[in-house]
Amino acid sequence: MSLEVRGGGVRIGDTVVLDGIDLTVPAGTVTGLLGPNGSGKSTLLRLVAGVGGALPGRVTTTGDVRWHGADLLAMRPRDRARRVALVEQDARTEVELSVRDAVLLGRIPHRSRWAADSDADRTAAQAALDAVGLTGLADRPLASLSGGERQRVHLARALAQRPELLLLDEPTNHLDIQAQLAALHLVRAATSGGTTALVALHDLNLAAAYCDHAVVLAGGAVVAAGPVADVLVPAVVDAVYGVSTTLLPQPGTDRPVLAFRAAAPPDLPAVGAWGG
Ligand SMILES: Nc1ncnc2c1ncn2[C@@H]1O[C@H](COP(=O)(O)OP(=O)(O)OP(=O)(O)O)[C@@H](O)[C@H]1O
Repeated sequence: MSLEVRGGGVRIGDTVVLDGIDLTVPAGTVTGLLGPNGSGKSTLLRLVAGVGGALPGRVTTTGDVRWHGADLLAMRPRDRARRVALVEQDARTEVELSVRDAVLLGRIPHRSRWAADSDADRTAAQAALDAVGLTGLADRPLASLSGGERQRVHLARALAQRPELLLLDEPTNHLDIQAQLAALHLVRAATSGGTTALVALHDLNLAAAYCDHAVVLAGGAVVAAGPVADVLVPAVVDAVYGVSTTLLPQPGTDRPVLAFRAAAPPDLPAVGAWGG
């Protein structure tokens, strides 16, 4: 029981963005999707969500994406949306919506066509608004929210969808530190309720603190995968990010903190070269 990607590939025009992606995300885990800028994290999330072909440009996708053995990419979009929620980086909507209506959008896959919101939909939306701490802003226009507040709305919409598989692209973007921890705590809580989460993250310390497993991409390929304690080690992090990493113990938890230094600091300019 898991998400399985076999031979996943995306080519945009002449550029190979993802190639030969094989990965397994065990059911009920929070799995971090890590890797430097441009390594293919967002593209992989879109491929898994079945919207890989909707990128701008001439896109070719290949590979097999299975959720509990069922072919996700062959599913009708509505059936897929009952199982899978994707929150993209800096997700925007052009439509004038209140915060509550934006969260209620997450219920659409569960409703019969043209049906109005049910009590169950409104209850799920309210629970999601409460969970992300946005109840006080429920009637505000979405467009009037700050970046961090909007980010919480998108997370609430995905939670209201009650997906089996939650795909999040940088869900802590724009969030202050307390809100970052709260957002990942919510993702963990969702997995306790049976959801599986694949979460693209730049902050390796958040990954170390909240993920069970990690998959590391570099140059559009998987370069490491497994339990987070095996993946977030200096040998892997240093090679992938070109830094020098030290693992430090953190009181009260068996999860370490990662400290980074530039691997090769640039030479200081010669005396006098600063114009003195
Ligand atoms: N429409 C496109 N046309 C051409 N190249 C693209 C297109 N979309 C993405 N790419 C390229 O694909 C590569 C992977 O992009 P992607 O957004 O998946 O990376 P990422 O790991 O999510 O990056 P970041 O951490 O910076 O968000 C990048 O080099 C990007 O420039």
